[in-house]
Amino acid sequence: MEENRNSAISVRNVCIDYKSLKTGSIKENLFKIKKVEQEIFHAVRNVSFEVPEGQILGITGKNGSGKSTMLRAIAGIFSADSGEIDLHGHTISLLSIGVGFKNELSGRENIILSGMLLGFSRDFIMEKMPEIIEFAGIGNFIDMPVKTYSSGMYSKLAFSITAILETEIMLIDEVLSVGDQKFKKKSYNKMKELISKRDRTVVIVSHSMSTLEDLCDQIIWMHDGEIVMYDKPEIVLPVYTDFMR
Ligand SMILES: Nc1ncnc2c1ncn2[C@@H]1O[C@H](COP(=O)(O)OP(=O)(O)OP(=O)(O)O)[C@@H](O)[C@H]1O
Repeated sequence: MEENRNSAISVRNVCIDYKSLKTGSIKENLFKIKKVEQEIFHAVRNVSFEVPEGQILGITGKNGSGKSTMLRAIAGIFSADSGEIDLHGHTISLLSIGVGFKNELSGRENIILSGMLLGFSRDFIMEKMPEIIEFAGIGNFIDMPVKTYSSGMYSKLAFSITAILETEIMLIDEVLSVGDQKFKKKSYNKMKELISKRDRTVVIVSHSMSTLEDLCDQIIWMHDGEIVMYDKPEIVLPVYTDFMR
């Protein structure tokens, strides 16, 4: 039973704000007429959920509803302004476009760097290197700086690193929706294979109803930083689809 499984991720009453300085008009700035005010945007508001080990959780919601912010907080890139996030000692990796690669370094060098940032030894990464390169399937580009990559190639490499250097928790931000059809299918199948082993906890942020329906055990629908619904895909997705129509 799901209730008896250990928790992989506990999110309790989490709030995350973005703080920026309110800019006045050029005249106001020039003559310092107005005091600089801080603008606060509440991106995640009092969010709580629990992901048991081996569960696949999907997060969906319209643009700007706080999904990526939540994911980055789970990954430890942002800290919550209030509330708690507990990973119960599990290793975690975040797969997201534009996060994690050093543009000047080659694909091969980025594999080593990413692997080490994930906490794997150099020997282990070198052992897995051929498998990662083979899965990414980007040919000679593997020895070119990643700044020369297309976004599809970039995500192929990112996906391959995370899929082959397995961490206990894998966070995926919309990556399955990029890349060409062939890679999309390959990464989708790899995800399914990883999921079927049931030893990995996955959180997927996606706008694709078919991905969410096919892969996930539970769905969170976020809206304006809050959870609107949190239930099985067959309960949440029809209501969400209706809402978005
Ligand atoms: N660095 C930032 N500074 C200020 N506001 C931000 C910043 N990053 C995001 N936001 C705002 O926070 C809100 C949540 O953003 P977030 O990226 O988490 O949404 P999302 O649900 O992932 O959106 P999408 O579906 O478009 O990826 C948005 O309104 C966004 O404008």
